[in-house]
Amino acid sequence: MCARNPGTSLDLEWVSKSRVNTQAVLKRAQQIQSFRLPKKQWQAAWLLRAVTCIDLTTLSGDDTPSNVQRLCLKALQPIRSDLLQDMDMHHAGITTAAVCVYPSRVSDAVKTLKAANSSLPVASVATGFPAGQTPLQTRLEEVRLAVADGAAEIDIVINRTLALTGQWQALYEELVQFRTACGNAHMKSILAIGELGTFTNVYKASLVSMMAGSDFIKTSTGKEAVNATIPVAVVMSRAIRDYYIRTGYKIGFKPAGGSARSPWFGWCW
Ligand SMILES: O=C[C@H](O)COP(=O)(O)O
Repeated sequence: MCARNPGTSLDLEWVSKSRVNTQAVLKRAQQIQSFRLPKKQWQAAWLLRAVTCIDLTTLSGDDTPSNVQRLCLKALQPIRSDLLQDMDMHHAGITTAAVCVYPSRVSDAVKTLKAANSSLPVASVATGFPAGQTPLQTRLEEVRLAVADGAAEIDIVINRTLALTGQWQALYEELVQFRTACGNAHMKSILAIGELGTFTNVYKASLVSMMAGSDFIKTSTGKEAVNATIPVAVVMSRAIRDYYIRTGYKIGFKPAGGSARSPWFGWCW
């Protein structure tokens, strides 16, 4: 288990001078899309691995304790037992990585997983998810309440107003406060890339989020018109690589974003 990212001071020069070459990103994304996928048992193995990286999620206004309970039980047994038997993987203990819910549903998930004697982490969105357009104090209190209810991961949303107006110092300071409020809970910073306008803003927001101490950077809330895309994944992965080269800390990448109407998968890598 690598050491948790403590964050760094804000390197405003690095952020300000960063520029993304769009054509190069699009070319790299096309190359990736042309890669041949593994077949047969190798494909099955990769798909099983992918399932173990999923944050199984429900984020709807009609979420109830019972559908959160069903989500948790599905997270504990995401693959049909006959399929696992056929792959001789029925003893592997395949579960998803976590479940992800709204703050008000965290206690339901924690209660269900405790009753199942499971240590599966509960992730909670917070900080005014999905828009983040609420006062800072209420966004911070939302983090604290979710952690107090047992969330082991907090998926915060960045303040896109600050990112779009180039207020990187103010964004960094907000994110540092969220990281402090998270305490031992891991912080995933949702960039909401569909609302950041340019690849350069995605790269800069990635850097600022990691400098503020994020454990993961994540593409989307699943509520924007544009969510995870391969070009954006290239940009964010390169930001993660550049941050690692500079600091030695490995940050997780979570491509996310699906229909708001049904439990969807948030991937973690
Ligand atoms: O941010 C919350 C969810 O992870 C959104 O992504 P999802 O729709 O892929 O679960």
